[in-house]
Amino acid sequence: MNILEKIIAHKKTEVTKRKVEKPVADLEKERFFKRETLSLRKFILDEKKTGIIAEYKRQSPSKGIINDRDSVEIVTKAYFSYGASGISVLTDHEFFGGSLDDLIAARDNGVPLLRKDFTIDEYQIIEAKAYGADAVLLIAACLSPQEVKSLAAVARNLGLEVLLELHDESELEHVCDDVSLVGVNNRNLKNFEVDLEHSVRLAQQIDDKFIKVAESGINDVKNIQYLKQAGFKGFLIGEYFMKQTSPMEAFKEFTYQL
Ligand SMILES: O=C(O)c1ccccc1NCC(=O)[C@H](O)[C@H](O)COP(=O)(O)O
Repeated sequence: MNILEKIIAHKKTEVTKRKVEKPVADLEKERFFKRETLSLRKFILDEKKTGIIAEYKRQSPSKGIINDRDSVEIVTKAYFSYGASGISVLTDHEFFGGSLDDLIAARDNGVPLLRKDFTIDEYQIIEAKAYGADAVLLIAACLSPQEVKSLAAVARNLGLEVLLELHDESELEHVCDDVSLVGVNNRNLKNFEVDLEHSVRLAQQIDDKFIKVAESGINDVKNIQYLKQAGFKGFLIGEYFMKQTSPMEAFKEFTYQL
């Protein structure tokens, strides 16, 4: 099994358990369930902002512990203050050390919040809305085109935007109209190698009506300049900021150079 297969196998068990512990009727009573959402698409297109979706990430399968010191509140407040277009919060616990409490802790900031998880069931989308998200991630490698279509429709009906993540050409058929943003992951999840060229080639095959987001392995302002020329408008960055002595200062310095 590769890492994605392991994550999905675990996620199926986890979601089955959570549906029993907290049925949909209870999620619908949560305080954020009825809130008006913010548009990640609009925030990315706002030229006063940076285009960066800054991610709060404690650990990852490729790097182990990255930062278990700085709190969600402090880090995401800095991301918001220094011009992030959106904030991504990894809510998977088993592999990334995150939780839905992290999502709530980031909610105070006035930018769109992306629930970053491995979505396989509409329950997780309802959960995302209940705990304060504005957008959800769907990963093409974990879903059929039909599943993407139906999950994206659930998200749209709840007022959430969808970031659909692609890794290679074979996944282009997963792109559908209920998706607002299409991400290209620069990281190969089989060997964890990062290849910006691969993403640039793939982006050329994605319709410009979608906001293109480059994901993973971005660690230099020059990467952003290069990816912008290739049509990317959004840039999802986690590890580079989180691994610094101060993710808050690192984000500030990075954005000053843009
Ligand atoms: O980050 C990993 O090691 C990873 C492994 C397997 C599946 C997903 C993984 N990461 C999730 C992400 O998409 C990244 O956290 C996100 O794109 C930010 O990447 P980075 O800037 O490299 O932290």
